[in-house]
Formats: sequence, structure tokens, C-alpha cells
Amino acid sequence: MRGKFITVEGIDGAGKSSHLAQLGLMVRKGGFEEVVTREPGGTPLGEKLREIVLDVAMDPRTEALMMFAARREHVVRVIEPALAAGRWVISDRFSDASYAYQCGGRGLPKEVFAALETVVHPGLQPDATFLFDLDPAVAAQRSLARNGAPDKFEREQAAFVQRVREAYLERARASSGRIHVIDAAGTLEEVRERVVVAFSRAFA
Ligand SMILES: Nc1ncnc2c1ncn2[C@@H]1O[C@H](COP(=O)(O)OP(=O)(O)O)[C@@H](O)[C@H]1O
Ligand SMILES: Cc1cn([C@H]2C[C@H](O)[C@@H](COP(=O)(O)OP(=O)(O)O)O2)c(=O)[nH]c1=O
Repeated sequence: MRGKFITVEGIDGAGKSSHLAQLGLMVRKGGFEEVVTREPGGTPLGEKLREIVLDVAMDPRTEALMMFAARREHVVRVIEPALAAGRWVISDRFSDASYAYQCGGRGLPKEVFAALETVVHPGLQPDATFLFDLDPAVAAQRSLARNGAPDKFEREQAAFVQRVREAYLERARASSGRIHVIDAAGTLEEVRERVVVAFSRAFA
């Protein structure tokens, strides 16, 4: 049987990566094998593209094309083969991130985004997406506490992050059956409980 495709989304610092292990655990409890991956990245070429796109300032369409170029490799070499083999794929971000960051954040026209989706992953959408929603000010605090220099997106102004958050929520309203919004405020344990509930609901 074909595996399920799960994605996690949210503004930087919302806390989504902290729950990948929990999602993997729940997949295994269900008797399936999981593959945990990320975007941009997930393949050798995708990781090289990631280094550039998270570092260099560029035209919004160039940025979108690089995200989708990395995504094409990821879909063809990792996601589709794993799903076909019955594995469940858990990806830290996918196309909803392009909608939120490139359309919401950078103002990329939605028709351009829709065209790229059609070219890059026709007929493929996640079976369930968990959107970690958090006040940008709290997310910024969490990011500050994390080690490492901030990348190009993490250096963006508050207004950019606010637009990204709103675009995510707008997409969640339009795809309410697929996108499960998780309140990411509170302790790790409180959020983890919400993840367990949302996962059970998604795959009931
Ligand atoms: N509920 C939480 N409360 C406090 N700190 C958190 C919480 N969730 C995550 N963190 C911390 O915030 C930082 C960002 O979390 P992370 O999962 O990497 O976010 P994201 O993947 O969404 O950018 C990490 O240092 C993480 O340990
Ligand atoms: C997948 C994707 C990510 N991004 C951005 C969002 C993030 O700021 C950045 C990398 O995501 P992420 O791996 O979540 O960053 P971190 O490891 O620092 O938590 O790329 C886009 O702008 N468009 C996309 O399509």
C-alpha cells in the first residue's frame, strides 16, 4: 500500500522541527516505516541549492524557481519512491512554504506559484500538513535562543514574517481538510499533546 505524505509548516522559530521525532514515533506505532526529510534540501543537489537560496538575495521568481527546482529533485528521487514503497514521508516544509514565503512574503503572483506546482508535482499534495502557528514575536525569541547565525529569511523584518504567517493561515482556510493548524504557543509538552491529537484526527 502507498505510504502517506506528511508535511510540517510554520514561520521560522515556531517550533515545527522539534516535533518531527514525535510524528515519526506515531507513524511507527501505526506499523509503518518513516522517512524524515526537509526542504529546501533532501537530496544532494537540493542541499546545494539550499545553501545558495538561504544565503544570496535574488529576484522573487528566481527564488521561487530555485525552491521548486530543489523540490522537483526531492519529489522524484525521495518522496515518490518512498511513498511507492509504502513508507510514510515526513517533510519539514513543502510547497505551502513557497506559497507563504514567496507569495505572502515576497509578493510572487499566485498564478506563478500555481503553475510551478503543476509543473513540479502534478497530482501530488501532502495527505496531511501540520501548520505550527505562533505570534512572530514569540517565534523570534525562540529563534534567538537557537545556536547559529540567522539565514537570509531569518533576517527579514517583522512585517515580512507577519505576511508569511497570514498567507499560511489563508492557505489553511482554503485547504481545511488537509492543513491542521496547531497552536504552537506554550511549552514543548503542551504543543506535543496538540500534535498527537491533530495526528490522530488526520489519520483516524
Ligand atoms: N514550545 C516551545 N517552547 C519553548 N521553546 C521551544 C518550543 N518549541 C521549540 N522551542 C525551541 O525554539 C527553537 C526553535 O524551534 P524549532 O523546532 O527549531 O523551530 P522551527 O523548526 O519551526 O524553526 C529551538 O531552540 C527549540 O528548542
Ligand atoms: C521550502 C521553502 C522554504 N523557504 C524558507 C523558509 C525558511 O526560512 C528557510 C529554511 O527553512 P527551515 O529549514 O525551516 O529553516 P531552519 O532550519 O532555520 O528552521 O527557507 C522558502 O522561502 N520557500 C520554500 O519553498
